[in-house]
Amino acid sequence: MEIVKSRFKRVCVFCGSSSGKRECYSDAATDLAQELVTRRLNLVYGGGSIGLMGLVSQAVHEAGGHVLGIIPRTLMDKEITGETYGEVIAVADMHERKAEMARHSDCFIALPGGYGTLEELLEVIAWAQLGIHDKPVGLLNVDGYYNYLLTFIDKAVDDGFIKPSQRHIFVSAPNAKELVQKLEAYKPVNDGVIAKSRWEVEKKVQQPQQQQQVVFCSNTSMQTEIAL
Ligand SMILES: CC(C)=CCNc1ncnc2c1ncn2[C@@H]1O[C@H](COP(=O)(O)O)[C@@H](O)[C@H]1O
Repeated sequence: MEIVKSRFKRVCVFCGSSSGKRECYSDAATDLAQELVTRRLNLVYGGGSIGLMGLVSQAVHEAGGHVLGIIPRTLMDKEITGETYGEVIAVADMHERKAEMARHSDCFIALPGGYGTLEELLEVIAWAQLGIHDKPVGLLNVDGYYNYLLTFIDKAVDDGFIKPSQRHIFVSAPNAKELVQKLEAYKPVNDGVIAKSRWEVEKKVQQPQQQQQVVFCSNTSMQTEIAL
């Protein structure tokens, strides 16, 4: 197998907990896994073995790549999400999952998916816009799946809700090879954003107090973490 050197070590993949109705989506998940393995990139994902999440993680794991699944305890039940391949980190809730997925990754890729994928994708884009991180974000636009989203983003730029300079805060491509090449070449857009170091200083100041304020309680169906 040909090995391609990469500037990244760990790639976070957001994708559907369903496989979609067309074969092109499963094929794209398998191609992306192959691309990650070729570049010796570790996979970080949301855990479990359902939908495209299962396909990518299984393919990376079976090809000898490292897989880290980060999953809220409530979703760990195998009947909900199935087995996770590779290493697993159990977290309290969806917020902690996203923060941990971001912390363990050097860049982000979104495959096709539904609300969960869109939310995760838009959050890392919004965080980049605010300067919370400067890690590249890529959209795998399989067979035009995200064309409407890209058109919508252009509309938001035209109507003055997204700065033109921020339009290219993320990259997109129709296949995994092209997308990873774009991510490798990506240079962060530094357009008047708040310096990353300022977010980090603020977090360090806040953390000791917040940890004391977190209590755990449970209601009938789930564990809830409440920050007072
Ligand atoms: C009870 C139920 C609906 C379970 C679905 N099971 C799930 N298991 C693991 N991660 C998930 C699940 N649903 C959403 N996610 C998160 O949201 C994304 C997928 O959501 P979606 O299928 O695109 O919207 C994933 O990247 C994952 O991090």
